[in-house]
This record gives sequence, structure tokens and C-alpha cells, in this order.
Amino acid sequence: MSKQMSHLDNVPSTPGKFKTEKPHFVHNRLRWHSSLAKLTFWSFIFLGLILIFFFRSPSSNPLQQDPSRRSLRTYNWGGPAWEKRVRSSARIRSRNGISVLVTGAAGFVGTHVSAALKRRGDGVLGLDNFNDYYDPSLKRARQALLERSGVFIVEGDINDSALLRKLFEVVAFTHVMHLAAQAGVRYAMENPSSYVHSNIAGLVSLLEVCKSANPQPAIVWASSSSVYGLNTKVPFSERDRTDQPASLYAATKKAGEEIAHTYNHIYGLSLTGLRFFTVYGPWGRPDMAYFFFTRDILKGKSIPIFEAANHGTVARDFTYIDDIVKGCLAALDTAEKSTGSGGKKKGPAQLRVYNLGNTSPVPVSGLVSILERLLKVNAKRDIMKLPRNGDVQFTHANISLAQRELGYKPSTDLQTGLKKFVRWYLSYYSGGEKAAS
Ligand SMILES: O=C(O)[C@H]1O[C@H](OP(=O)(O)OP(=O)(O)OC[C@H]2O[C@@H](n3ccc(=O)[nH]c3=O)[C@H](O)[C@@H]2O)[C@H](O)[C@@H](O)[C@H]1O
Repeated sequence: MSKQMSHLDNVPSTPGKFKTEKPHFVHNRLRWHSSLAKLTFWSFIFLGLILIFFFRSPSSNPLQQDPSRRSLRTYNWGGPAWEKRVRSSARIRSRNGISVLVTGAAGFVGTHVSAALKRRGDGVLGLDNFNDYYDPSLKRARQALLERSGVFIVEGDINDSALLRKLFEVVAFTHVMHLAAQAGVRYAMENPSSYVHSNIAGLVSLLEVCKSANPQPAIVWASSSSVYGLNTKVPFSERDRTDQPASLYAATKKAGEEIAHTYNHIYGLSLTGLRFFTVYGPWGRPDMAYFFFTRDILKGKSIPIFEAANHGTVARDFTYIDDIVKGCLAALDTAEKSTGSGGKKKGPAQLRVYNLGNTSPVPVSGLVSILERLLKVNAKRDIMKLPRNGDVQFTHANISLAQRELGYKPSTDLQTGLKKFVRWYLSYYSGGEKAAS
């Protein structure tokens, strides 16, 4: 090496070219290498320290900080006894029955749909992550109710693909009733990522497993009246525009409808989206107005009643749970088979969207008047401007499509439905500590 160097040093050349530059270049390269090594070394040390700090500090643990990820906690599932329960719950017990995986089975609509399917002899397996968006003890009480009628709810998250795959390994579900979601219009401002986690990532995770299942199930899932957003044409028809969502909740449901289109198009999955209009009734959701108005009227607390600009009426097409359940079952019964298998499409498949509403909107003040009569207590009304956090002024469903194709015909008016709700509420919360929650 030194010989070569000296040889090179002796080569006559353009003045300065080799003699001065070559050794300088080699020298620089060595220096550069050594600085690079030092830099890499210290970068690794620095990175390591950051990682140690990040994972050891409890407040910065992303799993603890981000409530949207609370459902990523580990659940126990698997094993022969568990599989036996899964199989038994999903077993069809009537002629021409179907076997349905109901996601969100401990939720309001999920519980009612699961119970109705079971009653008519279908196989039903529930799945729910029992998150704490609202009082989980209500979800546990619904679970106990379902258990008594022979429906087992697996505890787990729709984002857990391994669990979903396992369920399809154990049972060849003919249908999926997908009701697991992050609900609520106003909460989306507080915890936006939980909507993306459940309503978008969760939906994709479920569809991925369904598309690979063999046979593929037909899927019916919960969209929302909120997709109509700022649409002013009433009543809302499925053909109306849905490209102006007013809340992130609505945007994720609208995204769900587009995702459904994609999976139908690419994989031949049969998909039916149901746009529910403000569903209410016994075993309902405590975050909804009719529910917490009841609680607060009974407690003598004032209730915030929204009104639009210039004292404009805010109204909803409140729809009773039993009518919604009939719509869900009709959607399952009319769902055609998916056409793909093992992740490959074999032909065009059914893709549908229906409004499931009541077709008679009632102002929120009207809802409160009915509750006052039923509870025999005067409400302390606190009239407030409709907040700009996702609420729309009114909803009103055109249900002619669902009527024609599903035989959907809601038959419960708000007065009748609320009477049933109040009766349930008073009996459920008659125990001391429950009433306080
Ligand atoms: O159809 C849907 O797809 C959605 O329906 C439901 O949303 P909403 O119709 O907004 O129901 P809900 O909150 O009970 O408010 C009812 C009325 O009370 C008014 N309202 C509300 C709160 C309040 O403090 N005061 C008030 O006047 C409020 O302005 C509104 O006019 C579901 O929660 C949602 O998950 C989704 O499924």
C-alpha cells in the first residue's frame, strides 16, 4: 500500500493534481468514515434513551393515553371450552335458519337484534369489546339478558383480526350483523380517534376477514341518518346527496358506505347498509337525549334543549327499537349470498343502502313534553342555541325504498315508544345504586 502510494506520489502529473489532492481525499474519507461511525453510535444511544424514556413513563404510554386504543387491551379467548360455547351459541335451531355473527351485541341495537334472531331459531354469536364510552354495567346487564336466552358474547375487538379469523374457523357464519361502532355525534369532538378506530379501521378489519372467509358471509351493517348532514331536501331519500357530513361521526359512517362499495366491487361481498334514524327504547344508550333527559328530569336537574337560529325548531325522526329490529331482520333475510370465495370475486354481488326511520319528525321540545307527562314531573327547560359540534337541525326519513324491498313498516309512535322506555327505565333503575349512575 505504502509502496503504491509512493509510486503514485512519483508519477509526473499536472501540478498539484495527484500529489496534493489524492492524499487529501483519502485523509478526508477516513475522517468522514470515523465521524459517520461516531454519529451513528451516538444516534443509537440517543434513540435508545428516548425509547427507554417513552416506554417507562406511564403518562406517555400511548396505549394508556389514547382512549381510542382502550379496546386493544388483551382479551382471553380460545381453548376447547370456549370453542364449544361459540359453536353452541351459533348453532341453527330452526329450518332455513341462518347463523349470524352480531358485532356490538352488548350494545343497544345489538342486544335487541341478537335476542330477536335467537327467538326465531337462528344461530347467534355476539362479539363486543365492552368499552366504557357509557356505563359498562348496562352492557353487562344486556349480556346477562342474552346469556339467559342462549346467546354467548365473545369479548374482543373488531380490530383483532386473529380473533375474527378464529371465529370464522369455528363457525361458517352465513351472515354478519355489524353493529359495533363508536356512536354519538357530539363525542366526536372529544375523542375523534375512537371514531376512526372503530368505524373505519374496525370495519376494514372485519371486511378483510369476511372477504377471505370461505364461504363469505352476507353483511348487514349500521350506517346512520347523520350521513345526510347539511342536506336540506326533506324527507331524506337514499338518492339525496351525502357529501356534506356535519360531524366526524357522520363522516366515518359515510366513509363506511364507500368502503362497503369497494369490498363489494373487488371481492363480491354482499353488503347492506342501514341508515338508522335516532333509535330509542328500553335498554337504550344513556348518552342519548331521551335517556339522559329522563334521568335529569327525575333528579330535578335542568335539561338543555337545543334550538336553531331565530328560535328554529330542532327535530328528529325518532325511531322505536322494535321497528328497527324488524328492519334489520328483513335486511338479513333478503340479503343475497356473497359471490366471492377465498378472497376472489366470482361475479357481481348485492350492494344496498336503506333508510330505517319513522317518517314523522318530532321537535325536541315535543319529546320533553311527552316525557313530562309520562314521568309526571315538570322539566326544568334550559333553552340553548344548537351547538356547532355536529348536530343537524332536523332529520326526516323517506322510507319508501325499505318499504318496497324489505317490507319495512314502522308502527310505533313516539308517545307509545317512550311509554315503554319509561316503564323499563323505572324498573331497571329502581335499585338504589343503579339510579345514581
Ligand atoms: O340518527 C343517527 O344516526 C344518530 O342518532 C343519534 O344522534 P342524535 O339524533 O343527535 O340523538 P341525540 O343525541 O339523542 O339527540 C336527539 C335530539 O336532542 C337534541 N339534544 C341533544 C342533547 C342535548 O343536550 N340537548 C338537545 O336538545 C339533539 O340536537 C337532537 O335533536 C345517535 O346518538 C347517533 O349515534 C346516531 O345514531
